Amino acid sequence: MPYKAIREIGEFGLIDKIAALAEPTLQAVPELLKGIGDDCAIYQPSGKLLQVATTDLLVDQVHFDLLTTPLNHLGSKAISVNVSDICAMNAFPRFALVSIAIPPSFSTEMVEELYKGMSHAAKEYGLAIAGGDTSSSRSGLIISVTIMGEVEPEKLTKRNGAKPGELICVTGSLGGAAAGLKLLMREKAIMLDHFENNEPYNKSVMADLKEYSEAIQCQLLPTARLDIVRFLHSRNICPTSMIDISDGLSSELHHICRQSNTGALIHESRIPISASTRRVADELQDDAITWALTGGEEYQLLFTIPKEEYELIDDYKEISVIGEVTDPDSGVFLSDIYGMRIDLATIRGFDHFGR
Ligand SMILES: Nc1ncnc2c1ncn2[C@@H]1O[C@H](COP(=O)(O)OP(=O)(O)OP(=O)(O)O)[C@@H](O)[C@H]1O
Ligand SMILES: Cc1ncc(C[n+]2csc(CCOP(=O)(O)O)c2C)c(N)n1
Ligand SMILES: [Mg+2]
Repeated sequence: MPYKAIREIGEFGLIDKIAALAEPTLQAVPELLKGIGDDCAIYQPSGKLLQVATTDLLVDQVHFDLLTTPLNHLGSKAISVNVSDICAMNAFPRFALVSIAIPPSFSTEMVEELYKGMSHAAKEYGLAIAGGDTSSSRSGLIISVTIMGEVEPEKLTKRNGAKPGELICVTGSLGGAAAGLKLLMREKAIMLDHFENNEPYNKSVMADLKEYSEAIQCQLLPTARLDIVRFLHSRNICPTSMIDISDGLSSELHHICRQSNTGALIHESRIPISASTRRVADELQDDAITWALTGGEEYQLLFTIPKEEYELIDDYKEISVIGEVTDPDSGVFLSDIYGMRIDLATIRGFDHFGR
C-alpha cells in the first residue's frame, strides 16, 4: 500500500488525524475543558494545588536517529522525558502541548505512528494531549513537548533542600540507556557499511538484538518514574531535594549540591547497575560505572531524605541508598571499590555544547 503524502491532506487534515489519536487521552482529565481545536487549550486548575510546567526538545541527530528508532517509541519517549521532569518535582502530570516540525520525507502514516506512541504513553501516565503546533521542517524532525502538572504545596520537591547527614537515594538501575545507545550505534555502523559495499540487505549481518532488549528498551522506550512519585505520596515521604537523571548521575548530583549548598559522598559499590548493562559493557570493552555517572537519559530519580526516614524506603527494591549529603566544603566525591576518593567535578555528564 503506498504511503499517503502529507500534502494530499494538508496541515489541517493532518491535525484532524492527530486530534483523533489524542482523543482517548482526554478521558482521564476532566479539568481539561477544551483540548485540541481552539486557539488555546482550556484547563481549570484544581483548588489548592500548585501547578508545575516543563518543556523539553527532541531533535533529529541530537536526541535520536530515525535509522535505529521506531517512531512510536520516539513518540512515547518524547512524553516520558517530560513526565520525568514533572516526577522530579514530586508532582503528577495533567496535560501536554506537543509541537512538531516535520521533514519533507515524512508521510501521514509516519506522523500517525509518532502520535500512537505519544497517545499510548500519555494514557499510561493519565495525562491529556491538549494541543500543540505543526510546521514543516527544512531539516530533520523536531519535537517539542510541554507538560503541566499539579501537586499539593506541602509535597512539592525542589533541588535545593538537601542537608548534610541526609541519605542520597536513586531509583531503578543506571547505565542501561548508554548501553542501548552504544549497541544501536554499533548496529547502525554495520548496516551502513554493508550498504556502502553494495551488499544486498541480509538480516544475518546484524546482531540478534533480542539478547540486548533490556538495554535497548532503556534507550528507546524509557519510562518516567511516576510509580515512585505514587509510592512517595503513599508513604508520606517528602524528599528534601529531587532531580531526574537526564544528563548522568554526576551532573545531577552536582545540581542538587550546588542548589542546596552541600557536598556529597556516594559509593561506587552501591550504584545500581543491572547485570545486562555490565554484560554489554564487558562485550564493548567499556565501563558501566562511567555510563552510570555520565551517560544520561536514564529518567530515574535522584533524591535525598533524612536518615530517620530510611525505614520507610528500606523494603522497597526500586530505591537504592548510594551515599550521603556532606558539608559544602567537602566537595562532591565518589568512593570507588578500593576506597579511593574520586572528585566527581572531573567526571561530568552530557552537555549539549560540551567539549
Ligand atoms: N532556552 C531557555 N529559556 C529559558 N529557560 C530555560 C531555557 N533552557 C533551559 N531553561 C531552564 O533552565 C533550567 C535547567 O534546564 P535543563 O534543561 O538543564 O533542565 P532539565 O529540563 O531538568 O534537564 P533535561 O533537559 O536534561 O531534562 C530549567 O529551569 C529550564 O526551564
Ligand atoms: C543520535 C543520538 N545521539 C546522542 C544521544 C545521547 N543523548 C542525546 S541527548 C542526551 C542527554 C539528555 O538530553 P537533554 O539534556 O536535551 O534532555 C544524551 C545522552 C542519543 N540518544 N541519540
Ligand atoms: Mg531541559
